Amino acid sequence: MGFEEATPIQMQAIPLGLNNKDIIGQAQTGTGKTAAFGIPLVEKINVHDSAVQAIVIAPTRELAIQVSEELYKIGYDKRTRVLPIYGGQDISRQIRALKKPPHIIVGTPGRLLDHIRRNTLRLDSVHTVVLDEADEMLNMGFIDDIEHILSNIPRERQTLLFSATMPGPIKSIAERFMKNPTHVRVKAKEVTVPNVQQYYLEVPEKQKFDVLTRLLDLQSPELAIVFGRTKRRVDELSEALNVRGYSAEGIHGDLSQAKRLSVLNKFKNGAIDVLVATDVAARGLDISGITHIYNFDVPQDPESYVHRIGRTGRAGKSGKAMTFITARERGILETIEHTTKRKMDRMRPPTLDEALVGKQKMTVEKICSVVETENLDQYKNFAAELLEKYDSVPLLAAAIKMLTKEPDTTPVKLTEEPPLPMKKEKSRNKRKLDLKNKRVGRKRSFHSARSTKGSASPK
Ligand SMILES: Nc1ncnc2c1ncn2[C@@H]1O[C@H](COP(=O)(O)OP(=O)(O)OP(=O)(O)O)[C@@H](O)[C@H]1O
Ligand SMILES: [Mg+2]
Repeated sequence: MGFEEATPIQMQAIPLGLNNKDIIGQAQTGTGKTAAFGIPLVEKINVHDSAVQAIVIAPTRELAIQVSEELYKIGYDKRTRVLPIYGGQDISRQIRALKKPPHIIVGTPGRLLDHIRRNTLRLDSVHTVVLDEADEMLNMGFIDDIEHILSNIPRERQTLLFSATMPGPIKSIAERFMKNPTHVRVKAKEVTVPNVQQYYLEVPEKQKFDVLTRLLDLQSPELAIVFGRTKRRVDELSEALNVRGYSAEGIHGDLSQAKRLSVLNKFKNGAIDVLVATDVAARGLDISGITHIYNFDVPQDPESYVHRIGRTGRAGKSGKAMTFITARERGILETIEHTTKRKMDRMRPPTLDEALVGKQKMTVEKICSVVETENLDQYKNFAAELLEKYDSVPLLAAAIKMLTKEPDTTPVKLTEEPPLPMKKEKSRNKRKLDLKNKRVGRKRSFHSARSTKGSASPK
């Protein structure tokens, strides 16, 4: 796979994994947690036994697919059979595939349960269970499903939990399902990776979109993700970006699975530059070339922040994350900074002129690369003629002007999102939330209603 040395989490977790220890593995985003559980997992598979021996559970369909691809690569030489099983895919096809049991299944909770109930998935030979994005999997939305799945897996098993974040209350829930787990924690001062530069911009709700497009013009990301709070927000934002001439598409849980996958593939291939997403794309996705993350709406909780910005700055690369907050959301910024133990730098929203300069720089870069790399012989006669008539500076300025796509200010329509509830609103919601927390023992620093989260649910 081209890896030269193990990452710190791999160095610590692989030997424990091979020793059949239960592990809670916590390390920053993009530091190779998949192989940290994947390598010992594959090592323990007996390829001569045609039975499902390991289950990996992931919170979203796209992540299940990605993890299964990575495990397939790790187990390739050993001929390990790996099958992803997720909602939105034809179930009869999955049932047929399960007739010849794969060694490892990577699935989303709902669809796994579906197969368990239909008796199309036998788990009695399973010796290893992994919860990728474990804190998300043991959160309110998934806990019942996970408990149900685990109750169908032999008790004599190894349980591995991995995530970049592991809030204390969730860790306590996790320990209920494990035997003497070792908490492997890579010693990092900060929860987020140091190679992601983090900024916040204070922007009134009504100006957010203009600020976003100016930033896109100024920073000209290779690939960028814009995170919005709700599905409607994502739809409106991607439409508005297209109106202004950006190649953007949205991804969220209400789209068909075929559409979700095609949007993600277009983004990976660079056919679109901007992916607009709910938190469905916040966790685990490993796409190279993502240089910029824009939190158009401030994340609902600090964990979501950590994972969203972790889509850039992976495997040692660098990245930038910009988080928009309205004046009323300042408290949320502090909560995030408190959790990540890192201050974000304040960034002043760029002006229209600065956006124009950004666009001009892009043109200049293109001209330079053409001068350096292309054969211009057929163009030189005209160039010489023009230079007899005009000075070189106005001539080049005209060419730059014509090649520069000036910032577009076409008005767009976005439905306003109310600021995230804090303080007063919080106490109003508190009782409801407390009841939920009691059930799962989860304390949140501020309210997060799953229904508005854009839903990371695979269902
Ligand atoms: N030892 C290694 N050397 C170099 N690259 C590696 C190594 N291990 C993993 N990688 C690569 O690093 C990238 C990030 O890995 P991975 O997706 O497993 O991160 P992660 O820790 O699970 O992140 P997240 O918390 O976002 O899920 C992948 O492209 C992976 O192939
Ligand atoms: Mg991961």
